[in-house]
Amino acid sequence: MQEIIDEPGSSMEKQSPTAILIANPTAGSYVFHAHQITNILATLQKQGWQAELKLTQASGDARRLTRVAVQQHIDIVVAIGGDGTIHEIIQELAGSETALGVLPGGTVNVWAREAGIPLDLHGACDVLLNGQIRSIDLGKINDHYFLLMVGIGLDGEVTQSVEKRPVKHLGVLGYLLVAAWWGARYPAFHTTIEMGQQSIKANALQVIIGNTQLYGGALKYTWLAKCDDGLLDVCVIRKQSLFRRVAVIVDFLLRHPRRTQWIRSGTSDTIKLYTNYPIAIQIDGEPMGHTSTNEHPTIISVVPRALKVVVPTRLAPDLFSQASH
Ligand SMILES: Nc1ncnc2c1ncn2[C@@H]1O[C@H](COP(=O)(O)OP(=O)(O)OP(=O)(O)O)[C@@H](O)[C@H]1O
Repeated sequence: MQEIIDEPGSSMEKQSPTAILIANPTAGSYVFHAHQITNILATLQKQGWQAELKLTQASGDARRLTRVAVQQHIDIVVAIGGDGTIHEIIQELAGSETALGVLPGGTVNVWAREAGIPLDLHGACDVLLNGQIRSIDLGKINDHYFLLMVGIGLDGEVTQSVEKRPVKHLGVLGYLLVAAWWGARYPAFHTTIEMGQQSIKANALQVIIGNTQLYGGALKYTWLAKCDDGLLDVCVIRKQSLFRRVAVIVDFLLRHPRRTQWIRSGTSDTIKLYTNYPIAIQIDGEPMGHTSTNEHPTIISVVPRALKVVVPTRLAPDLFSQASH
């Protein structure tokens, strides 16, 4: 990496960063890229990086490897995989000085798309070498950090259903099939959401709490979210008839101005969400249990500037509140 820039106005040079590349060989597009990864490792080493490659053998390995990397004060952990692999890694990077780099090897690669990291590995490698380091916020729910978003309701149910079924092996198609099945029959749930002074009461199909904007690679429910503003953006999709559920998706896919009619929204650094019975949750696309019930809210909060990330020098427009250098 030629230049590492953190807070606006401060910069430092590091000629030979230490790095661990953690590859998830089961992630969506890994098999198509496997042959390039040794070349990329060699490129990084030629540029002075003290880098080594580790392959995960099971879910949870990426997190364990990252924990060790943080203890060893490694400069950068590079995730070679998708958002699930990144999700494991950020659990240990949160609050540390070790930065997250990404070589996209997942199915959808939401963070890479959002941050403007090229999906081709050589382009992504160029970002590692010539990019910048920024501090961004993380969200937190219970003891789990999230980089992208938390979904409560319909998508939580979809994620949890896919996890238990063979359709998981169909990748995006599997998700779409299960989403269509649940989308046609998911009942609304009553929720009260407290966000500082503001409160929303709604019969909701879905609540999305976003640290970032992009959802599933195509939609933007939290299209005003900034990843470094110390706030989370809330989008509540209100109960709709079957016909209107389709209209909601179409309006969000087209990013049509009328999409605001289907939702209630707000922003806050801490969100208290009340439901009468347990509602399924997904976090960065991974299943994560259910909401608390009755008087006990599920609390979702922001942890400002908790994660260092390697991103292109030309920052993704709209995602950062602080201007590019
Ligand atoms: N060696 C492994 N064997 C089985 N599962 C693994 C292994 N390494 C990581 N995992 C798990 O694989 C899951 C999917 O990984 P990941 O999200 O990176 O790929 P993806 O689903 O193809 O990509 P995306 O989320 O971008 O669509 C994650 O939950 C991760 O914990």
